[in-house]
This record gives sequence, C-alpha cells and structure tokens, in this order.
Amino acid sequence: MDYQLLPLIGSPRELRSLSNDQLLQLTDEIREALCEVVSDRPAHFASNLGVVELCLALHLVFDFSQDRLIWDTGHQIYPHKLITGRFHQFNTIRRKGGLMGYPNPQESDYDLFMTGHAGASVSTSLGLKAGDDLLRPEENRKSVAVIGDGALPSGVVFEAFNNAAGLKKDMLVVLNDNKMGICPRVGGMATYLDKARVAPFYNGLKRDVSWLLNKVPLVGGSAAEAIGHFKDAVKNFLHGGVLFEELGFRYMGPVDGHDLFALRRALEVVKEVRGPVLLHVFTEKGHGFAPARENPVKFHTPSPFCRNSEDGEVVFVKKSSPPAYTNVFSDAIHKAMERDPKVCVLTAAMCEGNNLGRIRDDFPDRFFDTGICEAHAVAFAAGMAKVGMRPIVDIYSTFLQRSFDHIFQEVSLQNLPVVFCLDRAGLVGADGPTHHGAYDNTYMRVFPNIAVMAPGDQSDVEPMLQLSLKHDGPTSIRYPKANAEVVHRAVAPVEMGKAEVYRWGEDGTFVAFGTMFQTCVAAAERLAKDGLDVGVVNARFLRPLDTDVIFRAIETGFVITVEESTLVGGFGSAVLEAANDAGLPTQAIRRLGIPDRFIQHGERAELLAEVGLDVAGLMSAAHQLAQKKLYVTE
Ligand SMILES: Cc1ncc(C[n+]2csc(CCOP(=O)(O)OP(=O)(O)O)c2C)c(N)n1
Ligand SMILES: CC(=O)[C@@H](O)[C@H](O)COP(=O)(O)O
Ligand SMILES: [Mg+2]
Repeated sequence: MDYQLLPLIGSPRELRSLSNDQLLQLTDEIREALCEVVSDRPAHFASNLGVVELCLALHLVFDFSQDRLIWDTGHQIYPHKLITGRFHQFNTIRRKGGLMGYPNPQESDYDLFMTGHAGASVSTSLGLKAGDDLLRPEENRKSVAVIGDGALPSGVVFEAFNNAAGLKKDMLVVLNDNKMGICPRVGGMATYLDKARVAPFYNGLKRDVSWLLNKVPLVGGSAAEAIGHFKDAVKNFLHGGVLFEELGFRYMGPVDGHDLFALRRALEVVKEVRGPVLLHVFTEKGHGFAPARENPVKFHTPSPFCRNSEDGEVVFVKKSSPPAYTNVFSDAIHKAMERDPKVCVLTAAMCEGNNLGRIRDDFPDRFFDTGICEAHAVAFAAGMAKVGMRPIVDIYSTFLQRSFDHIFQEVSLQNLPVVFCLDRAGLVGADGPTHHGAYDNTYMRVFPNIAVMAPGDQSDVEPMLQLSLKHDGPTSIRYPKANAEVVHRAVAPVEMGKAEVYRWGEDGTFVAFGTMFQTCVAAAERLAKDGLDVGVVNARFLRPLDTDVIFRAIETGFVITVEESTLVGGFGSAVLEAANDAGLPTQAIRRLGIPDRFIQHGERAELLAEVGLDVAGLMSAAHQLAQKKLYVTE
C-alpha cells in the first residue's frame, strides 16, 4: 500500500493537525499495516484491529508524553506503536532484533511497562497516579488503563478497583469490551457485560460535568437525550455500570469504539472528572477485516496467510510438521478422561492455545475455563482434588507464575494430587521475555511433595501423564512450544524418580531434563565423529532426582546438565546440590540452560542457539570439558 499519512506521524502530537477525514484515512492505513505484517508472520491481529479508533482517540485527547497510558496485557499495542514513531520499523515486529510485539520502554517513552501478562494495568495505573501526585502534584498528570473484557475478571483488577476507590484517585479505566478473550469470554462477568450490551447509555458523571454535557454531544445524540436515558436506566436499574459504581467508580457508557469522534468526545468528558472513572467501550475484535471479524479466535494470532484479492478470502500458508507437544498432551488428557471419570481439566482462558476444544466439546462437565484467573484456577483445582477428583491444570509455564502461593499452600502443603501440565515451558520465540517459560524448574522444585517431571520426547508423554494421575500427591510435567519429536530407542518404562539411560559413554555424559534429550543425542552422535564418547541420560525427573544414575554419570568423566530453563536454581543446580551433599566432586559438572538474563524475542531456534542450547553449543561445552580433564577417578 502507498501509505500517505502513517509515515508522517512521528509522534502522536501530529495527529492533532489532521482533519477528520484524514483521521479516518489513518485508521485505514493502520489496519493495512496490521494486515501486511500479520500476513507474513504469526502476530496478534484481531485484538489490534479492534482498538484502532480507541488508540487514536486516546492519543488525540491525552498527551501521553506526560499523561500515563497502560494497555493491559499489551498484545493490542500495535496501533500505538505505529503512531508513536515506530512505523518505519514496524515490519521488524516480533523478529529477532526488531520491535517487540508488546510494550517495550526501551523502544519508546510512550511504553511505560514491558508487559504481556494480563491483569495488572489498573494497579500500575493507580501506582503511576499516586506517585505522580506525590512527586509532581502541580502537573496533574492523568493516568489511563485500557483493559479488555477478557482481562477484567482477573482478581488483581478488583484489588486495584478497591484500592482506587478508597484512594479516590483521578484515574480512568477504559473497558475495551469486545465479547472475547482469545476465545469467547466465560463466567459471571461475561453474563454481566452481556446484559450491559442491551442497557441504555448511562452517564454517571453528570454531577461534575453537566456544563460540559451541554457543550459536547455524546454518543447517539445530545446531552438532553443522554440524561433522559440516564433516568430510564435508573428507573429500570438496568444500566451497565451498576457493578462499577457500587465498587466506587463513576461509570459512563457504552460508547461505540469504532466511532472515532464519539470516542473522542467521551474521552474529553471523562478527562475532566475527579476520582476513578470507568468508560465502557464496545469494540469488535477483528474490526475492518472480514475474515478476522468472522473468526476472531483463529485470527487472534493467525498463522501467516495470503490475501486473495479476488474474493477477499485468506489462504493460510501451512507447513507440515510432527504434532506439537501441546497436541500430544491434549490427546493424552482426552484418553485419560475417557478412561477415568474423575479426571477433569482446567484452563485459565487458554482453551485454544492448549488445544482443549475437543475435550471441552466431549467432556463439557469436566472441562473448566476459569477465565484469566490462574491463581484461582490452582486453588479451585486443589478443592476438586480434596474431594477425590483428579484435576489437571493445563497452563502455560509463564502464566502459572501468577499462582505461586496457591501451589505452595493449597496444593503442596496439603499434598493434593493436582497435575500441572506446563505448556510453553522454555523459549517460546516471538512473544519474547514476557512469555518465555524460563522459571518453572526453579519455582516448582522448591516446595516439598511435588514430583517435577519433563518428557524427553513424545514417547514419554502418555506414560508420564498416567503416572501423574495415579500418584498420591502433586505432580508437574513441563514441555516446550515445539514439535514433538521421537528419539528412537527401546523406551524404558516411566517410573517415579527414575531416569532413563539412553547410553553410557567413556568420556562424559549429557544429562537432559526434558526435550533437550533429542539435542543431546544429536550432539553425542556428532561428538563421536570427533572421537569423544559422550553418553546421554534422559533424566525425566527433577524431583525426586535419580541420584543413582546422576552419581554414576559423574564417574564417566564429566556431566553436562541440559535444561531449557533458567540456570538459577533449576535442574543443574539440583544435580550440583545432590553431588555436593553426597561429598562428590562437582568441578566436572557443567550446567547448560537459560542464562540469568532476560532473553529477547526471535525464532525459537535462533534463541536456543543464542543461549548455547543447540547441537553446536552442547558440542562446544563437551569439548571444553574433555580438554580440561577435570575429573580424576583415582
Ligand atoms: C496472566 C495471563 N494469562 C493468560 C494470558 C493469555 N492471553 C493473552 S490475550 C488473552 C485474552 C485477553 O482478552 P481481552 O483482555 O479481552 O483482550 P482482547 O484480545 O479481547 O482484545 C489471553 C487469555 C495472558 N497474556 N496473561
Ligand atoms: C497475548 C498472549 O499472551 C497470547 O496471545 C500468547 O501470545 C499466546 O501464545 P501462543 O501463540 O504460544 O499460544
Ligand atoms: Mg476482549
């Protein structure tokens, strides 16, 4: 496309010199820029299409070089990037070294926090406001959080509402209500917001801004009409904001989120209001691109596609590959649910990502979507386990971090048989540091009672899940965002706390925890050609650790532990601790894993190579250790 306006928008201030027609043209150019990028690589799409007008309206009304803006989660940040000086780099988004797919303060002062996890926006906005009021009260900086209806039910949001109402801070929460999370939203809040859809416009601000109301016509007509609607709403007690008003917020809405000028007027009104305000905006996920509007689930993060200019259809560019671990797990869970009516599965709004659609349809009574409420999901699973169910919490490693204390208190301390299936454990690729599942080896191994496992390959998955579902206590199984490969061998049975010896070598041993097993086997094969005989162990368990096998490995010369997780306190650390506790020498033990820094975004393979978790990295570590001959058996 020949972009006429976008290249000229170096900062949001320049929006103010555009005519209304030009602003509308800009919405088209932004949507075209989104289509171009997303047709070329997987990226967040439908959510971004839906906030184009909202983004422009916010930047027209506020000055976010001074005022504060937080986009909850951050996956809908692309239009904001395009108008805050990043249009010319936009085609690098989600590529290594390029723009991040989430807010990134290193890219722009307009991005305040690097985020990617849902739910913290109201808290951070409130904190920004409270801090600004203390440090620079004369500037009266505004604070705005934009939160989606999917993120809204996160518990922390209500903690922030409660706090904001108590503090009576001037802050604005914009509720971007598109009836969707990644999948259609669920739960009581979803029902409540559905009701608000049929409620009339309500302006809970009229006490403060009646003068402004008389000047600024609001959505759907004049101030008089709005007040008329208000009376009706009160009469029927039906307006969509009762809940928020009861919580201590002023409520205004709903406003059509694709009517740029109505949005601008509404924001001009709420900008002047004292105390916490919620502006309810209706948007459409995928707005402006028919295939995404019709199927926002598929177009949340679509695979690369071509646009067929003749009929407007899209054609996905597909690559054939072995099944992803996600699919192998969802099949194994499905089988377990067929076998045992006590097995149930929980997801925190990631039905699509965890590929649980078939389970949801086949076992609707035993499928629980909690919404984006990971902490609740874990405590909820504990309750089910307590009364005899066998709950599986199917969750991304990075999002389970939200539940840390519930893993401790409700699960581990009670020794309840909850199974955690930790998807996306390891480097996830283009989502980057907010989403890498880099910490679960560390945070799962600290609590007593939990058996911490990782399949070496696809063959380990089903037996590991079966073992977990029979185990009398909590278990966790981690697996990466990767194709599920098979390491050809006579697979040893999966037994609690037992490693599988793939083969012993004369010079040293790779001990892999998880799917790095395959990389270790490949590296050992290549090392053999260099004259080094390195064995491979598929550890399978981090806790309990198979010390018999590990200590035997130490005797082979050197041990290289390999894990796709942080080196801080992970599998390698467990091996070092065990060896040291047993009085064994540790100087010939090397740990490979994710270094103690945040890994940026890029292709998964690029990132694995960057941190030395590829065949070349493993070989280099083995050669170094072999040369040093650090371990002397006599
Ligand atoms: C803590 C956490 N859990 C899960 C996710 C995965 N996730 C990303 S976007 C999303 C849906 C968000 O819905 P909503 O806030 O309504 O935004 P929309 O995509 O509809 O614009 C989910 C579940 C996440 N980013 N953070
Ligand atoms: C914004 C967000 O958190 C999700 O959309 C995430 O990007 C999904 O990751 P996958 O693409 O790995 O399912
Ligand atoms: Mg939504």
